[in-house]
Amino acid sequence: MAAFVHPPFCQLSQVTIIGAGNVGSTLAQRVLERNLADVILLDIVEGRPQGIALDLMEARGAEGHNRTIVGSNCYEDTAQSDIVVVTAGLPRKPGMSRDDLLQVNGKIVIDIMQQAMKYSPYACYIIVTNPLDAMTYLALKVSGLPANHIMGMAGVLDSARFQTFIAMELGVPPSDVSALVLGGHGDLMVPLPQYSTVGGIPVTELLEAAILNRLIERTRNGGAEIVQLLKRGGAYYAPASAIGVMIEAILYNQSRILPVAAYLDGEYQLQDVYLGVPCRLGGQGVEEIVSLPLRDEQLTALHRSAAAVKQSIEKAIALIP
Ligand SMILES: NC(=O)C1=CN([C@@H]2O[C@H](COP(=O)(O)OP(=O)(O)OC[C@H]3O[C@@H](n4cnc5c(N)ncnc54)[C@H](O)[C@@H]3O)[C@@H](O)[C@H]2O)C=CC1
Ligand SMILES: O=C([O-])CC(=O)C(=O)O
Repeated sequence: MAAFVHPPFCQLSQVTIIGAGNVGSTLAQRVLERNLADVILLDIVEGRPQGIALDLMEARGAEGHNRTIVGSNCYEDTAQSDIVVVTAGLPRKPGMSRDDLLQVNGKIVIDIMQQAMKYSPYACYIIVTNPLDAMTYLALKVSGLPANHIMGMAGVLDSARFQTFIAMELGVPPSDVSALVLGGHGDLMVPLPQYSTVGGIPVTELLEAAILNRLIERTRNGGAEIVQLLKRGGAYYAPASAIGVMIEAILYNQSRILPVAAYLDGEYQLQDVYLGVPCRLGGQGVEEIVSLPLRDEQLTALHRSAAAVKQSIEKAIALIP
C-alpha cells in the first residue's frame, strides 16, 4: 500500500475526467453540481471538452454552486489531480460484447495512462472504459502505480441495477434495498441474494426463487438492455451516478464498503486479477478487500468469472508496446 495519504480536501479537490463523451460529460455535471470537486475534462476531440465545460460553467448561477470546470486537450492541465477517471473509448453497439472493444479501447487506455500518470502520480484512478476488468488491469501495469490507487467502476453500477429491479418488483423505495453484485463486469457477474436485503430482511425471504432468478438475469443483462434500446452507445446516467459514489467515498475519506473492481492477490483464492469484490473505499483508495464467506456454488461462479477476465487480461497485456 502507498504511503501517500490524501489531505482532508473536498474544498480544493480536483477531479480529471478523461473522455468527454456521454459518461464523462454526465459525470462532470454530477461532480460539479454535487459540489464534490473542480473538474478538468479532457478529450482528444478539439472543442468538445471546451464546449461542454463552457456550457456547465454557464449553468452555475442557476444551479447555485461555485465549482469550476476546464475543458482541455492537454495533459498538462490535469496536473495534481486527486482523482482521475478514465471514461474514454468506444461504447459497444447492439449485438457486441464488452470484450469486442478490447483491442481498440486497450490502446486508448495505454496511451491515457502513460500520459496522465506523469502529471498526477499520487491520484486515485477510477477506470470505467470497457471491457472494465481487463482495462483496469492494463492501467495498473502501464502506470506502475500501487494497486490501491487503481480501481475499476462496475460493482456499484451492477448492484444499483439489482437494487432497482428488487425495489420495482416489491414496490418499495430503492433506498430501502441494499443489493450486492460481485465478479467481473460481464455476463458472468455474480449477484448475491443472501447479501441483498429489503429493510434488513434478506430478499430471499421476500421473493420466490423464480422471480429472484429473473431479476438476477436482468441485472446480468442490464448494460446490454440499454445498449439495445439506445441503438448507439450504452448507459451513462446510472454509470455516472455510480462513479460519483466512488469519488465521494475517496474525497470525503468515507471508508465506505462498496463493490469495486480491485486487484486480488490471494483474496477469494484468486491471484493477479481485477474483479468486483467488496472493498473499503476511502482517502487512500482501496484500503481493504473484504473477504465474505460465499457458498460453494457462488465461489465457483466467482472463479468462473475470474477465468473469463483472465483471458481478456492476456489479450490486453499483449497490447503493451
Ligand atoms: N464500467 C462501466 O460500468 C461502464 C463502462 N462504460 C464504458 O465507458 C466508455 C465510454 O462510454 P461513453 O461515454 O458512452 O462513450 P462516448 O463515445 O460517448 O465517449 C467516449 C469519448 O472518449 C473520447 N476518446 C476516445 N479516445 C480518446 C483518447 N485517446 N483520449 C481522450 N479521449 C478519447 C471520445 O472522443 C469520446 O468523446 C465505453 O468504453 C463504455 O463501454 C460505459 C458505461 C458503464
Ligand atoms: O453495457 C455497456 O456496454 C456499458 C456498461 O458497461 C454498462 O452499462 O453496464
